[in-house]
Amino acid sequence: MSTPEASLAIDVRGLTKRYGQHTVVDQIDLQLRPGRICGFLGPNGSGKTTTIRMLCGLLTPDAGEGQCLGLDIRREALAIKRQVGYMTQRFGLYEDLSIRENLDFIGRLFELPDRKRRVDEGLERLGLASRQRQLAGTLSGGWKQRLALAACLLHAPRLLLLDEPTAGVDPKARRDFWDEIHRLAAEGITVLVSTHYMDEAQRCHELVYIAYGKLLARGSEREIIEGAKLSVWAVQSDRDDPAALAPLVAPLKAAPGVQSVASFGSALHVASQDQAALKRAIAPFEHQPGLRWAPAEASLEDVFISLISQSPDNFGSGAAREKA
Ligand SMILES: Nc1ncnc2c1ncn2[C@@H]1O[C@H](COP(=O)(O)OP(=O)(O)OP(=O)(O)O)[C@@H](O)[C@H]1O
Repeated sequence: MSTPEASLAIDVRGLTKRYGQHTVVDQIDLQLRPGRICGFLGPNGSGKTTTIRMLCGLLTPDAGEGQCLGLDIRREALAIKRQVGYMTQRFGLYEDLSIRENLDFIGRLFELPDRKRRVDEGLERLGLASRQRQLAGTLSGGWKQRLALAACLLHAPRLLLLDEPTAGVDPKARRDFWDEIHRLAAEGITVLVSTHYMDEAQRCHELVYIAYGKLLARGSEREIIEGAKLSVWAVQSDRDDPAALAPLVAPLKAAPGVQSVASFGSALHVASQDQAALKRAIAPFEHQPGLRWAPAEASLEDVFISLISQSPDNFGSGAAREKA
């Protein structure tokens, strides 16, 4: 009888990668059920790309084990690559080939039977048919991204690993992209997608947040926010003048117990897990004329910023990072 674990699309434990002295991915556990969309978040250099590359067999872990699509990430890397669609951060297709020629080339690489039909379907699915003769190098960012997604779907993968697929793409193209990701998930395709955009994180079924190679939070948006137990106060200027808030930033950041101070539109959010410390931190400014203070709901961004502020930088001295 198959166990629930056997049906996981991703099931890895203790995944670790070192470069010289630095452990850039440190004991990451990741489990993901089929048809789920998991957002992979974390600051620059936190190890997202490295993790993704270990999952699809492009990098060998220094420690850790597990399976992707039921295949062993160490012994069956080639078989994993055949069933995974990996979209890299940089556009990796041929700029001097047309959209159709690029897809046809990918089809040859995978030795796909019925290549023409698959290319036609890919063009149709991503709305690329009308531009199929256009050279990839002349496409805008949003169209390049569509082509890259069509290319990584051509061999009908069961798992998509998407590394910042929407970086630099306009909001309309990003929305179309996410609609397509949800259609794919509804068809049973599993998606792990790294992003720096909070609105995209909110479109995922579940989230994983890493910093300096370590997994700091995992769960749905609600679970992560509730789990952080963060208290937040928001301050705004009566005259909607952001300059009035600027002098508060440094002293609030320096106040004991404060984990994050961040601008949200015209408001400044001050967050801490320690309610009493937070009250003490804002007390000197609470009755300052021209300022309005109110308790606020913690957002994902508040939580992520405060998580980083508590996380040691494994590339630094090991001391806690400067407060966000
Ligand atoms: N081949 C390599 N040799 C040495 N260090 C590397 C190598 N590849 C990655 N690193 C380092 O590993 C760390 C993690 O990099 P990685 O690209 O996985 O982070 P990331 O979370 O994907 O970052 P970003 O959000 O900027 O894309 C970084 O500090 C990076 O400099």
